[in-house]
Amino acid sequence: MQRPLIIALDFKDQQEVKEFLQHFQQEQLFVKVGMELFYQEGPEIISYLKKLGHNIFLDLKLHDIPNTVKQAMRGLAKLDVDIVNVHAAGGKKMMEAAIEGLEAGTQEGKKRPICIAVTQLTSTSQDMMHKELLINEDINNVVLHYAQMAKESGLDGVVCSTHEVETLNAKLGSSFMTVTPGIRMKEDSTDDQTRIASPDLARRLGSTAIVVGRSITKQDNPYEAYLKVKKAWEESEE
Ligand SMILES: O=c1ccn([C@@H]2O[C@H](COP(=O)(O)O)[C@@H](O)[C@H]2O)c(=O)[nH]1
Repeated sequence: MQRPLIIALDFKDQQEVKEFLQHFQQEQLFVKVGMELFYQEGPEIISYLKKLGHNIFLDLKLHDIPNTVKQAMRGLAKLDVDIVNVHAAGGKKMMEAAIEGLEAGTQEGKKRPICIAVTQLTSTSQDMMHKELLINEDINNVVLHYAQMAKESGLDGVVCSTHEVETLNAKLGSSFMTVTPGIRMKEDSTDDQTRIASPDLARRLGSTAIVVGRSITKQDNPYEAYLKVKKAWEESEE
C-alpha cells in the first residue's frame, strides 16, 4: 500500500456521499466509513463504494469483550474492506480475538483486512486524559504502551496523532502502520481535535497514512481542497 490520503466520509447518508463524490469524477480514492454513515446505511454503503472502485477503511473502533469482538470481526471480514479497527484499551485478549475473527471470516485464499488499534483519540489532550480518564502517564508513553500491546497481539498498526509517529517508528519499526487523523491545514479550524498536525508535518515525521475529514468535506470546493492537502502530503517527500 502506498502512503494514502484517506478521506473521512462523515456524512449522514448515501445521498450525501453520492453528492460529495460527484466532485471527484473518476478519481480512485481511499475513503473512511465511520459510525455516522455505517450505522445509518449498513453494509450497503460498503458495496456501493466498492463498486465505485474505492479503497475502504471501516472505522467502527470495536471495543467489547473478546468473544463479542471476535464474532463481530468475523462478520466484518465478509465485507472485504481494506482496513478495520479496534480500541487498544480493550486489551490484548480482545485484540487477539479481533485477529482470530478476521481470519475466520476471510474467504480462503484472500488476505484478511488490515487491523489497527486506536491508541488515544486525537481529540484527547494530556490534560483531559489525566483529569477525566485518570491516566496519569505522559500521553506519549500511553500511546507507545498501547501500540506495543497492539503489535504483540498481532495487529498491523495503530491510529495515533502525528506527534507520536517518530517514537513509534523508532521503537516498533516503520512497517508497523501509523494512521494519523487530526490533520489540519494552517487556515483550518481545529474543531474538536486537540493533537493536530499539517499534512506535510505528517509526511516528514513518517505517518503511514493521513485521515482527513472536514478540511476536505466541509469546504466549498472539496476537490480543490483535496488537491491542496494531497500536494502538501506528497510534496514534502524526501
Ligand atoms: O483518534 C482518532 C480516531 C479517529 N478519528 C476519525 O478521523 C476523522 C477525522 O475527521 P476530521 O474532520 O478531519 O477531524 C473522523 O472521522 C474521526 O472519527 C479521529 O479524528 N481521531
